[in-house]
Amino acid sequence: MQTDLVVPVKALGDAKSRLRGAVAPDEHTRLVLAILLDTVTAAAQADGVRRVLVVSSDPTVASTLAKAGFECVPEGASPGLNAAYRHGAHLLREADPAGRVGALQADMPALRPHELAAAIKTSDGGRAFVADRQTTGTTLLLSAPGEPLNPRFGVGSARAHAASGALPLTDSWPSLRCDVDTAEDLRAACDLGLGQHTSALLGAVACGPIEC
Ligand SMILES: Nc1nc2c(ncn2[C@@H]2O[C@H](COP(=O)(O)OP(=O)(O)OP(=O)(O)O)[C@@H](O)[C@H]2O)c(=O)[nH]1
Ligand SMILES: C=C(OP(=O)(O)O)C(=O)O
Repeated sequence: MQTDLVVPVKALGDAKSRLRGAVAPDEHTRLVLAILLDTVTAAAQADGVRRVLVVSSDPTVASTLAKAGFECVPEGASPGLNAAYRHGAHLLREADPAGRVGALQADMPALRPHELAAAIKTSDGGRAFVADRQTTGTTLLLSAPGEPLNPRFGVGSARAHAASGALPLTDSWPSLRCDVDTAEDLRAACDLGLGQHTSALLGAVACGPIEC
């Protein structure tokens, strides 16, 4: 059973506001895009992943992804993060009604394909999720085949996903738990080893609190 993943990204002007200051202000957008590219590159390389569908209405996100060979569709009629996940899942299900869909956060620049593959394998086709390294958020949510994604991302989403019947996957998988919201998170991702886009960017620009 292959898994199709939805990856939502909001408008770049608003994106990763808590990460502002990690690099010079005029490099912030490039940092967000580099983190996204490292995340989707790793996700697409994971065994068990068939499609990676980004949902974003930002034209720069769309053109950057198209140049790199990734799929991106605009958001649907309803605003917000969970609506974007539902919209992507709906499109993936139209293509394969019995398929398995997953929700992956867009901000995991240290993601290792083998850790994502291991989580998918460990879930054994059941509704499941992986919490972030702080244990309160969610980096990956997997539906059961043909079942709704039912995303409950936002503050306290790990608890909400558990309450929705998703099995917490508890193996270590540090790169799969390392979403980057703050400069401290980016430091943790640096320690794990950044993907090539983020690594190249941080090597080339003036950093604030981050020195990799
Ligand atoms: N398509 C889409 N993606 C969203 C939306 N809201 C959030 N996201 C994405 O979902 C992920 C988590 O979102 P947030 O934690 O709310 O925002 P963030 O940009 O990561 O960081 P902050 O600005 O610091 O809150 C990020 O990849 C966002 O780009 C939305 O309304 N539409
Ligand atoms: C929206 C979430 O993530 P974050 O705010 O950490 O990006 C979440 O973990 O549900």
